[in-house]
Amino acid sequence: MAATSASTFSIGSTTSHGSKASLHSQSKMCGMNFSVNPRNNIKSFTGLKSSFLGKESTAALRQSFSKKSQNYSQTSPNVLQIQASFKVAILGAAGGIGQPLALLVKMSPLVSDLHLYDIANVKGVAADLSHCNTPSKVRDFTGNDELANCLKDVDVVVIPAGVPRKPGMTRDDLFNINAGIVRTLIEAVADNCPDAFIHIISNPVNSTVPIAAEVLKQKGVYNPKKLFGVTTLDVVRANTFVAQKKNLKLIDVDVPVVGGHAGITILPLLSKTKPSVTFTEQEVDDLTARIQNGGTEVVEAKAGAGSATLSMAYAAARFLESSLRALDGDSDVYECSFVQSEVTELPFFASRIKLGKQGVEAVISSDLEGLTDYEVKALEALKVELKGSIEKGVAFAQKEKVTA
Ligand SMILES: NC(=O)C1=CN([C@@H]2O[C@H](COP(=O)(O)OP(=O)(O)OC[C@H]3O[C@@H](n4cnc5c(N)ncnc54)[C@H](O)[C@@H]3O)[C@@H](O)[C@H]2O)C=CC1
Ligand SMILES: O=C([O-])CC(=O)C(=O)O
Repeated sequence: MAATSASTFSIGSTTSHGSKASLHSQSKMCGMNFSVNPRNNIKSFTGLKSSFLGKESTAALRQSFSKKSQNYSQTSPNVLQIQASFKVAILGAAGGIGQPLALLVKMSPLVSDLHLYDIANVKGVAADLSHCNTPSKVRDFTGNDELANCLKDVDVVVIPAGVPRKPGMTRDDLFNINAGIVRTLIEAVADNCPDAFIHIISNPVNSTVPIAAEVLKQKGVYNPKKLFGVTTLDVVRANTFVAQKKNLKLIDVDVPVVGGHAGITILPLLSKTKPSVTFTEQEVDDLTARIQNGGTEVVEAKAGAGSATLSMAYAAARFLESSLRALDGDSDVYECSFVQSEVTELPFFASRIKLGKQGVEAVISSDLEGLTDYEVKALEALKVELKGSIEKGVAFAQKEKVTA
């Protein structure tokens, strides 16, 4: 069975892990660790593994890592060398997520051009970032007049534009502001790079993704295989919290998270955790609640200064890297994402997907088979809320149609 990737971030880290198809190992350069995929020699900046294979493969990986790492050092002593030439645009790049995300993308050897767009303050971010001696070219674009240029020929557009929550708010409370922002940005995407992968981070994801789909349909360029709601942070949190609770090695843990990206619509399938672990009823309750409330935990800790930015940038970088690897021809890339789907009766649903050059290659429905009674009940309950959020997004986009 396919598995969602687990991931380690490689700056300052000495760990490495991987799968048969995507063995990653790390190589030290410029004081930072980058990963090398021995199969096709792609160096990965998050040390991503694309499927879980357990201890033996980890051991095999470590062996291959030291060899590859030496080889790599001999050929490339000090500089990160470009491995692919993808163009990436970040819309909302001067924000709390946008800035650290831009830094992580600047470190990717898969990216040749990094376009940073925002309504303000992006010039300085780009100037700052452009001094990093990694190969990608950074350009800044400010305001609507420069949006079309920002998007021309881009392969992946990542959208963290919009307002974040403050304590006491739900993600849906952001709808009134963020719905319009996403609609405007997607119109520009439709006009300028309709073939790009689109990664939507702006909340409420359960509604902004359906809005984006409607706008793309109105523009006549909707490709459901290339529109993604980014739910990677839910998987990142689930992996972290489960590893802590069960005292497992973090890099080995992989928990699929399905449904949507708000409150009870976030459903970690703990029974599908790899490696196989048993949980008491209390542990299932506690872990599910913590994963569902991970965003709120950060919003409250930040006490009015915003929501998750650093962990979100990490998660978005992981999802971006997976997309770029898929675009580059890696045939073993799996992530959870909120996409158009037929795994339930709802038109959109987050679940594990297989990524390929054309976007979603398969939606993995088997994760929803053989669920525990707890998961079945939670799944039925979440569908009601998720349906309402999807319909709200569709209604918004249909009320004020955009012109093709
Ligand atoms: N999908 C997920 O898992 C997560 C989603 N989020 C969401 O991401 C969004 C951004 O969060 P932060 O970066 O913390 O907010 P922020 O306020 O720090 O940054 C948002 C940026 O968007 C820009 N912006 C606003 N309107 C724009 C427009 N029309 N075009 C381009 N840029 C525009 C702002 O100027 C600002 O730089 C929020 O909606 C938040 O709820 C946050 C964390 C996790
Ligand atoms: O909680 C929020 O508002 C931001 C978010 O989506 C998350 O951290 O998962």
